[in-house]
Amino acid sequence: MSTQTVPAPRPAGTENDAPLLHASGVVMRFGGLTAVNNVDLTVNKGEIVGLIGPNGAGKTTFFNCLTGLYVPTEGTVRYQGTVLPPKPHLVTSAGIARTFQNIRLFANMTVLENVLVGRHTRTKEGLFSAILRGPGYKKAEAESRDKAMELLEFIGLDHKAEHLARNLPYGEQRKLEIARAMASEPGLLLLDEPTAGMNPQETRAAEELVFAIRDKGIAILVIEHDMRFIFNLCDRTAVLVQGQKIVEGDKETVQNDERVITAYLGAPLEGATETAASTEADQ
Ligand SMILES: Nc1ncnc2c1ncn2[C@@H]1O[C@H](COP(=O)(O)OP(=O)(O)OP(=O)(O)O)[C@@H](O)[C@H]1O
Repeated sequence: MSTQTVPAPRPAGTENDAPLLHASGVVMRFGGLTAVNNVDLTVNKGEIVGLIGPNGAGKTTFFNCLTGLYVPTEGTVRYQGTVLPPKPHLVTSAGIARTFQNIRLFANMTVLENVLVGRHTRTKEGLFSAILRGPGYKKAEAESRDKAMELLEFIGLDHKAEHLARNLPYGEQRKLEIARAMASEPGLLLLDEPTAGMNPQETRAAEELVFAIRDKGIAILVIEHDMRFIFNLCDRTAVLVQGQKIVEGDKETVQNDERVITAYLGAPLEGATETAASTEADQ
């Protein structure tokens, strides 16, 4: 992986002290089900923030609200102080990129082509120019290829640039998804279970990759079930349970919070603790 330092990708608004991401009062209802219930969350420049919670807690739904896939029933999402329109391509242009829980690569395209697809929000050449393949288009295309190759080098896949995405091992497909998201030059990257299905070695490598991305000036919001990954990486972690944020803080705050322990272990039945204690005393 290249350790070269690249300036933060989105200098616009750097004088602004507003958080990079500021979600406030986000509610998402599906009929009678409130999947996300009045959630506030901020991510500041340079931060890695974790979002955890049991299955069905609303984590992916919240990501979908942040990235314009869903229009929240209530609430606002601001990026660098500006309210984001709930349209995925506009959110990407504004500076937020994401990966998905289930890999969404173009299986029959090459590794390089997959990254090039991710650059489309950053290329200015229009359809007319593309059809004519004029000098402007050729220059933009060459620049895009160079940037895409830099990204592949960064994630360690440059030697496989011409391989078909579907032929990559699983862990490398996940890395390629991250490279494709980074191709849009985001200021904030949202990762939805980046280590799902990875072996422990791949998971540790993914941790290094996330730190390296942060060191490039990209803030990260990550959903994960692997607690070791979360607590190794995150400056702050928010916990969602049944759509509500119940706790947010550093590793110790989250790990020691009774509500988090209960949410993960399951609430004891009423009187169960007492019964267990008296059973032990009886023995
Ligand atoms: N499009 C939808 N229509 C109806 N209900 C939905 C929709 N998307 C999600 N839900 C429901 O919203 C709730 C939250 O789901 P979500 O996938 O956001 O949880 P999650 O925390 O990401 O879970 P997991 O960790 O298992 O991925 C669930 O009850 C789910 O069934």
